Amino acid sequence: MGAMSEAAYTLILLRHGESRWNEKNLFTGWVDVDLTEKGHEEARRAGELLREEGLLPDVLHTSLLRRAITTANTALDVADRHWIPVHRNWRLNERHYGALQGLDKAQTRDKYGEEQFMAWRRGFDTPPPPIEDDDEFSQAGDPRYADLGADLPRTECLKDVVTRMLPYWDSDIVPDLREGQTVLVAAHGNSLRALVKHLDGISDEDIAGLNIPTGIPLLYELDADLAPVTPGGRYLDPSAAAEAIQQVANQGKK
Ligand SMILES: O=C(O)[C@@H](CO)OP(=O)(O)O
Repeated sequence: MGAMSEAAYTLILLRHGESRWNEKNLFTGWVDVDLTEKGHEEARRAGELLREEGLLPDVLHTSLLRRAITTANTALDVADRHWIPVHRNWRLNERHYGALQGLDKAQTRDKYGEEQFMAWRRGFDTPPPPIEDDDEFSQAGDPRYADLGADLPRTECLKDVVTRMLPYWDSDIVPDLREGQTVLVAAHGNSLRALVKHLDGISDEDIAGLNIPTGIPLLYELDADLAPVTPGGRYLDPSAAAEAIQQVANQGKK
């Protein structure tokens, strides 16, 4: 047997707390919805968990979406780490859900059937139909994405998220880890699925079965090669995570 790999770097992943559209069971993607009161509470609890475990982030990376930004702000405030440097980047945004943004998940499942619904939700390379620029839930013209120009996504599958997220991982997050900083990444169900797929080397097929709960810090200790010491990492509240993972998996079912 080879020697156990040793923890060299500390990475904490945090999906935002429950959002208003999580609560209503709507496809969200890049629509910038706020947290519910439950979501704010989850963020506070996340901060308590970090503090209790002595996992104190030195640097934060977030998406450009309010639900991730607010979750991180609250969690860091509770952990007394509100002062650390912050980097925000669209590459950590949720998967763009295309023309499904704003639609009810259960109604979409009823209309198109379980197979199509799950292909859009969890298929690795099945993007939903693109959103029109004049759709009320389009991001065309949003100043925060002005730099993207014509590259602004109109829809994405998970494969597209991996492709746009990994350059940011390599260029901005890995250097912070290599400096020995404890890194907090506050992001989204599908952008974090893309990152976990990369970290754990999960296949295109198996990633369909992986769901990330809202608001529970997921600790990855990484070895010198950035491989997880414990595959899948460790949720700081494992029993709450197990229950919440099941809820995400069942979304759209009655
Ligand atoms: O609607 C969304 O943007 C995501 C996350 O809430 O949903 P799903 O888990 O269905 O991919």
